[in-house]
Amino acid sequence: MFLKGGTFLIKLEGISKSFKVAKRSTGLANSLKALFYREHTIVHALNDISFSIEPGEIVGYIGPNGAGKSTTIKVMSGILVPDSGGCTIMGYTPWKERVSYVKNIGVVFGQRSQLWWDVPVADSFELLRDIYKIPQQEYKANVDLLVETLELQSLISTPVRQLSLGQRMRCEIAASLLHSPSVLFLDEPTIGLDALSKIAVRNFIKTINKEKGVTVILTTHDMNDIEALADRVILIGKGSLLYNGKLNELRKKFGTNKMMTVDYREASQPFDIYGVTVLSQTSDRAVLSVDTEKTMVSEVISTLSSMVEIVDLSIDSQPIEEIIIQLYKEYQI
Ligand SMILES: Nc1ncnc2c1ncn2[C@@H]1O[C@H](COP(=O)(O)OP(=O)(O)OP(=O)(O)O)[C@@H](O)[C@H]1O
Repeated sequence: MFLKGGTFLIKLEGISKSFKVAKRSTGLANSLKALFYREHTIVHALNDISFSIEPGEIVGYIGPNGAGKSTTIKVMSGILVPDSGGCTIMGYTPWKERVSYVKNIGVVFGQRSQLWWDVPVADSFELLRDIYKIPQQEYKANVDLLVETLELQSLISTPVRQLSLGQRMRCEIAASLLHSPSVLFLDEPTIGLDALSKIAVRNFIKTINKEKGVTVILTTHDMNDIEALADRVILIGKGSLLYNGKLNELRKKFGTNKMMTVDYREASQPFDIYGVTVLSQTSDRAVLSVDTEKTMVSEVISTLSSMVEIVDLSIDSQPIEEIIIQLYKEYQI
């Protein structure tokens, strides 16, 4: 239903985008001066961003606040025109051929609604059917499938303003897929959702990607979203691309620490072991971060054994969340 035959590719080449922002004045004198003369600063939201995405990929587009993620999504969905650089998505230049282009993409901005606030969800869907000129048969099949898989049965006749955030988000995602797009841009689709709703949204994204071949570009601050969904991550900071690669490679390259949780009979002194950071320590349990570039896990275990009577021990990889925080620190973003 969703894949329109043939292959497509997303390609951004040297995209830059700046915003001219008026400086805010404080004080009466400055405010009066600002009526006649406004000072401006330039915000460089995107600097020379290039990447490409193959059909069927789920790509996590990540970075701290203000990094330029939403700006990139807006450029890719044709809402913003970049200052320079090229962008080709399924053969279209998004901001040039908007009317025909948007029939091929779905966009969800977690912070903004594309549904009409005061009318039932079903009416919004009908309006979207008219806007996108979706053939009746295709529309019905899509609505039936989306209502079933996103469990919208009890929501569809409710006005949007009466829905909870999680309920509305499920309807937003359905709305973005009514016209069978091949590419889906999701800008923080799980923001503010409870754990159960997050899982429902993640599962649905996985399903449309696997079963319908929809290519998904996802921005999120939730690393669990990334771990659950993304094959590849693109990391940006201060408008520049910093990493573009498989999640596994990111983990291999930067996730050199292991988390060790040790239970023991009793420890009287704090652990001071080379290459080990003590994250927490009580009289019977410690959580340690082992830098495997400085020491081996086996060495740490043997040192610990000489210090305490170990009862239990578990070793985990460094959570992706921490790797990302470490990267933000390394890149000073
Ligand atoms: N319309 C605009 N006018 C002026 N500045 C803007 C505009 N849109 C974005 N910016 C600026 O561009 C930079 C990138 O913003 P963007 O919204 O793309 O970041 P983001 O990575 O999506 O951040 P967040 O995670 O906080 O949503 C920021 O410094 C922001 O203030």
